[in-house]
Amino acid sequence: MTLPPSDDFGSIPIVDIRPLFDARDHEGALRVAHNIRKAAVEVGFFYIANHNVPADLVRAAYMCAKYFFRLPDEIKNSIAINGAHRGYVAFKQTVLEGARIADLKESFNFAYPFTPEHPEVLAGKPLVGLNQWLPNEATWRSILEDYYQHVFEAGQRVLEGIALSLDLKRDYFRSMYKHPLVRARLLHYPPQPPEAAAGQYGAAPHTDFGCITILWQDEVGGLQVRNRSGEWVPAPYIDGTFVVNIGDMLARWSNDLFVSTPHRVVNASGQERFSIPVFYDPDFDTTVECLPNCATADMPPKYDPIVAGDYITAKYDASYSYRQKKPAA
Ligand SMILES: O=C(O)CCC(=O)C(=O)O
Ligand SMILES: [Fe+2]
Repeated sequence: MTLPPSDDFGSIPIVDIRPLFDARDHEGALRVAHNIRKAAVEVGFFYIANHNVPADLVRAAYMCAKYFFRLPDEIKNSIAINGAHRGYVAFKQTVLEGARIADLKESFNFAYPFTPEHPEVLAGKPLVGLNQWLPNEATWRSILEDYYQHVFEAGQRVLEGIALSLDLKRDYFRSMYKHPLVRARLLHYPPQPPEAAAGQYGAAPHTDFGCITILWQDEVGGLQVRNRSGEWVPAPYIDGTFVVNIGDMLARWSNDLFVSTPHRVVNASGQERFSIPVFYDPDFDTTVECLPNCATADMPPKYDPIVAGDYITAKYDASYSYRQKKPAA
């Protein structure tokens, strides 16, 4: 039997981020930063505990997901995905780059609450626009908006940990999240039928596009993360936590110091599964170029500067049939 290289991972670490919520606990914050750095460099994935998003609110958002996906198709399709990628994406519309078969999932997408008069909206930037909510469902909407706001706050703390882990000022990323491309998604994976074709996934193997992703998942399980030996390591539900992972854009931003690790969802449980990823990306116009302290004499900056919104838009255009001219397979 060959053992994996000793630096390879067999599970996903848990980082208690509570010290990041106490401005006086500088020592604690540095400890968290150290743990985040280790996980971001070696695994690309970590759980966060003590994230300050109330358990009741998480539960309520889960119920909102269940409620929405049980509605008739006609109602879901009445708020079909718009050009700003907000609204309902039906089955068979998500074909991740490199996958042959569409993912077995449907989703509802919402994001930063822009108003029609916001300069970013008036400028017509891609992925920037108005959310679509079900009419006459004010409570459903307000729970999801509240969830978005709380996860946004948790994400700010995680970014503070990442900044400290790179010896940057704690608030280094804050000014880049004024009207951000932070996007939330309710996901519904029906049980994968036993006779499903090889290559049928809930979510085909992929890396996330952006900066970080903050994911809540239900207890059903099915998320798997690929280690460097090519083994699929389970990332099971752990009560009271979110799963955080590094996306392609942060890997690039960090000059590949941090890794964007492939992952997939295989829902072989026989039950339906729900999850809520929040793709935690900065303002459209953020310049993404090698972060301070990420280049060395041996490892000079590898990548040209890019605009965050352009980078993410290009990835979306490649992955969603509704954004392409040709119909989905
Ligand atoms: O549903 C999950 O657990 C993961 C979803 C995911 O990886 C994604 O939407 O990028
Ligand atoms: Fe993902």
